[in-house]
This record gives sequence, C-alpha cells and structure tokens, in this order.
Amino acid sequence: MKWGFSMKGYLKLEDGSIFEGELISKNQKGYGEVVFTTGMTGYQEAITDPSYAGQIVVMTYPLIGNYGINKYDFQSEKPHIRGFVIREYCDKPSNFQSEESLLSYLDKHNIPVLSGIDTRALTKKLRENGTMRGIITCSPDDNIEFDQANLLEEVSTKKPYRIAGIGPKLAFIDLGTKKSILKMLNSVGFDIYVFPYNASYDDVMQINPNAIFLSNGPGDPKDAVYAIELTKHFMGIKPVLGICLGHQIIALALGCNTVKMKFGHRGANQPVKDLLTNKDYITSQNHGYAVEEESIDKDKITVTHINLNDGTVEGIMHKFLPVFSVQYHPEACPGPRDSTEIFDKFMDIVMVYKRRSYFAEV
Ligand SMILES: NC(=O)CC[C@H](N)C(=O)O
Repeated sequence: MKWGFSMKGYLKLEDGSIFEGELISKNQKGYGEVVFTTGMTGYQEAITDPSYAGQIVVMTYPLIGNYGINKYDFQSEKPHIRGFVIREYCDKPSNFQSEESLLSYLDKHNIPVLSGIDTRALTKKLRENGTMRGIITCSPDDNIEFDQANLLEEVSTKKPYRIAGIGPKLAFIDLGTKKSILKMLNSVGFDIYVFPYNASYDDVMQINPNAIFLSNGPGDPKDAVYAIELTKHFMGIKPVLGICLGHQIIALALGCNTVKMKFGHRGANQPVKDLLTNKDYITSQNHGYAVEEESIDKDKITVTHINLNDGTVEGIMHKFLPVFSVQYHPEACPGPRDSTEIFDKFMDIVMVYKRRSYFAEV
C-alpha cells in the first residue's frame, strides 16, 4: 500500500455485526461508541473536537484526507477520538495550507484508522439500530470492552488560564471546549478566564466575573455534576450562556431532563429554526443527547430553536433571567456561519447587566 502499513481489519459492533476493511494505522485496536458524521469537509475539526472523546467516528463522506492537516483548524491540542472509520483514504493531500497527511497525524497520536469500510451500510445500520459500542481490531474474535472513565477530566483544562480581552470578565467553564468558541468570544471582546470542569462557586467568584459560559464537551450531560451545581448558583446572579453540552447543563440546572437520542446529530448541514425571528439556519452539530421537550416548564422557559429534521429542542431561554443556550454550534468550524451573531447578543446582554450593577453600586 502506498501509505505504508496495511492489514485486514474489522469494526465489530455490539449487535454482533462485523464490517471488514483495512487497518492502515500503526495502532490496530480501539474501543468506543460508534457514531457517524455527515460533514463533507471538516475532518480535522471533528477529530480534534473534544466532544468526540470516547467515540469511534465514522465519516459518511467517501474520500477522506484530501486536504491533509493544517495548523489553523485544530480545535484542541490533540485528537480525542478512539478510532476513525472511512471509506477511502487519500494519501496525497493537496492544499496550500497542508502541513502533513491525516494518517501521519493520527499515527503520531496512536489513533486506529480503518479504511475500505462500506460506510453507507454501516451508517444505515446505526440509523436503524441506534448508536452502538464497537471495537476496531485485526481479530474479529476480540470482545468489545468499554471504559468511559472520566471524560470531562480527560478533556478539560487542568489549570485555570486567561485569554485577555478589553471587555467584561467571562468565567468560561471548559468541559472540553473547541478553540473556535474561545476565539469567537474573545473576538467580541470578552476578557476570558478559563476554569476546569470541576471549578467551584468560590473558585469562580475569585475573579468576580460579569458572566458565565459553559462549553461543549463529551459524554452524558448528567455526568457534569460540578457544572450543573455551579450553574444553579449563578443563574439569576450573572448572565449565563451555554453551547451544546453547556446547553444541556443549563437545562438540567433549570430542572429539565436530557435524553439519549437514537443516533444523534453530527454534521455541518443540520437545519434549525429560530422560533423568535422565524429564520432558519443551517448549522454545525455534534451531539448524542437532547433536552426532553416535555420536561421543559413553559411558564419559566421558552424554547427558542428547534431542529427542522426531527423537531428536537435546539435552544432555550429563561423567561425572566439572562440565561440562554443553544444545542448547535454557532461558532461553526467546520460548517456554516449562519448563527454567529449569538456571541454579539451575549455581549450586549452582559454589558446591560454590567452597567446595571455598576449603577446599583454607586
Ligand atoms: N458537542 C457537545 O457538546 C456534545 C454534548 C454531549 N456530549 C452530547 O453528545 O450530546
């Protein structure tokens, strides 16, 4: 094979089905929850998006690797996926920004890559039966093991740090954030203080922030116990915004429920309706859980967005407090920039509250 190493390999799912392909990576084994994503581009952003921690990612687009890996599109320091499944690998990347091939990058980080898989049949199975656990292996007799230790601990920052800005102070709870979200918040002016996933109320109050932000991240939102408690403390005291996992955490803190979806939404063309403006957006998404509609107390919370494919909740807003959140990824990367104005809207709200508290003090 042109790209070096290759041997027969398999993806085995927990329902017993086996897909045969070629193991083209150095690492030949990986366990995880098998999920598919439909983005035609954006593999670099997807593999480095920490929300995919613990998952084997299947790309539905049939040719992967075409534009290599560049130094601008990383969403975190390293890939967090447990394995990568594709139809066909392109070993001759062609792009002016390409620095190395996708396979050499994944090999450096010990991620197993299975190529030559009938990803269409695999995706149909996952759509019909729902997300399943699986193993990438060179031996189909291997059993599927599963360790989803503490995913938040794995992906969150270990120490607090700051991204200085000229605007209000934002306490940013890092649950496995994508860099693009930090970039967008900083570009609208926030002075960002990033805290680990288990930051306490006292830790955060040391900086006396003007607002709180909850990031995207991996796993079941109900496991984010520290962030849920923290959010309960701050709602009503400071403006709060959440994206994806952050949205689910805000919903849980408000007393709603979250449920696991059959196969989730992963891709860059998920249609969303903004019920407040009646505008439709095409959005980038990557989630396997959703806020349960029936659990939302409509006297207290407004559903602001829904997914146009399946009607699931994609955004909520508190009726009386400055608390709102979206399930989709407004920062895009990869994906359309239809909905980036949410960052300006957040800044406007925070400035109003900042001025109010200033005048209340003088
Ligand atoms: N991108 C995210 O933040 C994902 C949130 C959560 N882990 C889910 O799968 O629903």
